Amino acid sequence: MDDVIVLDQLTKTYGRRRGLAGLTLRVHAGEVLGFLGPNGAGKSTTIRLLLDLIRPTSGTLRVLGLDPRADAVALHRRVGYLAGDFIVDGRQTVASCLRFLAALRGGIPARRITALTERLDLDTTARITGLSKGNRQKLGIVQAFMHRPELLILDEPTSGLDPLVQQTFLDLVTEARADGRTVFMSSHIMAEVEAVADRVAIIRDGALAALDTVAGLRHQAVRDIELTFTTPVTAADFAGLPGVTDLRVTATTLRCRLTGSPDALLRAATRHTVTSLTATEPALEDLFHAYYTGADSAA
Ligand SMILES: Nc1ncnc2c1ncn2[C@@H]1O[C@H](COP(=O)(O)OP(=O)(O)OP(=O)(O)O)[C@@H](O)[C@H]1O
Repeated sequence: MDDVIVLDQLTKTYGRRRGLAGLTLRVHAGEVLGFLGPNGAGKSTTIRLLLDLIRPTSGTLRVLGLDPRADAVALHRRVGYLAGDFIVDGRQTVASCLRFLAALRGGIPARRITALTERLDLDTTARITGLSKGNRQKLGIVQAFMHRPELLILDEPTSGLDPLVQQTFLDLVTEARADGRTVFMSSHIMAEVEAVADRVAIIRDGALAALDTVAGLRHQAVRDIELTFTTPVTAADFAGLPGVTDLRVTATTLRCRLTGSPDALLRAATRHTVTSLTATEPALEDLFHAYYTGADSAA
């Protein structure tokens, strides 16, 4: 199937402020793409452009094969959208709000809505004005998922949710993907993206800083390695190996940092008798920090 979201050199400026600076990105049909970046990176700007809530300064975009500018109505019918600042009329109850939104979308079986509100433990008799931030967010999630859209576009969907509800939300995402639907979700939190995303895009300063699978990102990350041998080794035995830096050898122990494949290091090691090997799993948070700040270790 064709890519569901295609962004080409998408740029948005707000007067003299930069919102997005030439973002090129494709989201494949049926995948969950986590969209990460620090505050002000341009995540919400991208999402608003996808839905034609704002218009690009330059560049092109297509969503579900449509031009959001020309086909906004057709597009909104096929998309489930949760805004970062989800706002609805506060005087109504949760139930009447959901009934209204369901009618706008051509009718949705009541049991499907109930199934979602029950799973998220959302009281449908409550008035929206009185809802906590977390309960409002639950309402936002229900309305985004309830019509089983082909594409879910979710801006910081877990903000304000407690850990239990976060997990329910992640289950909903996993089920949507199992149904063949596509999910594009922005986040600040690596751990939740890691749990559900097929790929992760990281944006910084309005442009793509990294795009890879979670496993791929982990593979690029730096590991701390410690090897011990039955007999003393020398640093010269391990000089010039690809990906190996900070090499320190003391008698029978070798310590180093490793980026990428461990193959060359292991081949060199097995010329001796190895008694133990430890490799500290890269902390993805550290890797992301490097991407966020543009540090060299992530290059
Ligand atoms: N309406 C606006 N007017 C002027 N500048 C804006 C406007 N909306 C966004 N910006 C600027 O565009 C840049 C990108 O903002 P955006 O909200 O897209 O970032 P974000 O990645 O969603 O950040 P956050 O995680 O804080 O929500 C920021 O520098 C922001 O100040």
